[in-house]
Order: sequence, then C-alpha cells, then structure tokens
Amino acid sequence: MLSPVLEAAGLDLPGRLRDISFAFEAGAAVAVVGPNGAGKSTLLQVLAGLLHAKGRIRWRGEDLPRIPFLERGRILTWLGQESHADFAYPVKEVVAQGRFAWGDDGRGVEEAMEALDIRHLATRPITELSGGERRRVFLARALATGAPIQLWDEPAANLDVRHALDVLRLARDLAGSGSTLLVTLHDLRNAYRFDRVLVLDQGALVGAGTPAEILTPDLIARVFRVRAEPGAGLGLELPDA
Ligand SMILES: Nc1ncnc2c1ncn2[C@@H]1O[C@H](COP(=O)(O)OP(=O)(O)OP(=O)(O)O)[C@@H](O)[C@H]1O
Repeated sequence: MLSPVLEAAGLDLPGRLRDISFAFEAGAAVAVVGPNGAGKSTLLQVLAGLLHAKGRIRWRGEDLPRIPFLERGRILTWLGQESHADFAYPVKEVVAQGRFAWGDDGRGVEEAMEALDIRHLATRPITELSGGERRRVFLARALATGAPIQLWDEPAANLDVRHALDVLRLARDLAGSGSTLLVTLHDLRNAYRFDRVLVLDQGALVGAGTPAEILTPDLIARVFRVRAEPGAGLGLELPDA
C-alpha cells in the first residue's frame, strides 16, 4: 500500500467536529459529503490551518500546523465556500495571488486561467463578474499555487453544468498528476467521480471508503433522509468523455 501524505488523527472541535481520523496518499481525489451543518467546511478549514482543533494533522509525517506559513502555502491551498470579493483587482492579478508563497513568480497563471476558461476575463475587475465567473477565478488562483494538497469547498457551487463538469475533470486530472484533493459536494451523484468519499454527519465521520462501498441506499437514507434509486435521473458528461 502507498504511504499516506495527508493524515488526520482525532480532530475534535466542540460542537463542530468529533474525533475525525483519516489518511490519504498522493493522488487521492476525495469527496467530502454530508448534510448542511455536518462539518464539511469546518473540516477543510481545520486542515487549512484556519481553525484550530484538537488532534494532529500530518503532511508526509511532519506536523502540518508547525510548518512555517510560507512553506505551508506551497503545500496546501484552500478554496472557501464564499466567492465574495472586496477589492476590484483585475482577474489576472487575483489568479497571480496564488503565487504569493513562490515570490509572486507568475508561473502557471496563464495555464490556470486557461483551465478555468477565464482568459477572456483577464483584465476585468473581479467585483464586476457574475458569481460563477468569480468562482472560476478563485479556483484558478487555487490551481495556480501548484500546491499538492487542494482543499475545495463546494467548487461547483454557482457553476453552469459545463463548467461544473470541467471542474470535476480538473480534480481528476490533478489527482492523476499526484495531488491530493478534498472536495466538498452536495450532489452525491458527483461523488462517484472521486476515488474516495468521506461522509460526515453531525460532526462525526460516519463513512469512509470508495463511493460504491460507502454510498449505499441504507447510508443515504440514514444520513441524508432521502431514498436512493440507482440509475435514476439525467447522466451528464463532457462531450469528449
Ligand atoms: N463560525 C462558527 N462558529 C461556531 N459554529 C459554527 C461556525 N460556523 C459553522 N458553525 C457550526 O459548525 C457546524 C458545522 O458547520 P459547517 O459549516 O462545517 O457545516 P457544512 O457541513 O459545511 O454545512 P453546509 O453544507 O451547510 O455548508 C454547524 O453546526 C454550524 O452551525
């Protein structure tokens, strides 16, 4: 078995997370699912070092919170759930902020804008974009970091169906090149595009494994209070998939 690069042990934050442990290897694409208030955003914020919780987080065996700030900025990036922008920076500058931990070297900025289909917006002030366009700018900034741990909180929120599928494919491609991704999702059907799924409920981890193992009708009924009907609904794919 491959050795884990990202390990969490006993993460605990009163009222928000209860004794969460997991370990993922390089190249794992992980969907984090659960009902509203289950703790998904909290978990990503704790991993990103934005919230302090009891327990340990390790990156390649080292205590992640003890790694100096700039070095950590090269290891992980976090995309928050909100896409609000306070300042009217041009889009390209916002994407380039992703290179802060690398001395603002500008590497990968064009490629990230291409991957998120925002090149045509490069000179527009971010405050004058639509919600979905802003989302893609912030995703491009996360991508531009080149960080091997990508923590994305509802990346596809506000995105049209084509751009949402692009983002899910991007997640797969990043995992294919060795990044480890934790991505929160609400549409359980999209969880099947990931290697692994973590199911949170009321702050606790109630399922961890492959989507096929974990997302059983029984678990879905218990956690989400809906009936799962395999094969039902509209299957959407990119045209070349
Ligand atoms: N700033 C905060 N201070 C205290 N408690 C909070 C704060 N933000 C969220 N919570 C609580 O922590 C718990 C987990 O919230 P969290 O935002 O992590 O859930 P989530 O699974 O991401 O939900 P959603 O699907 O609605 O985004 C909830 O009970 C919530 O009320």
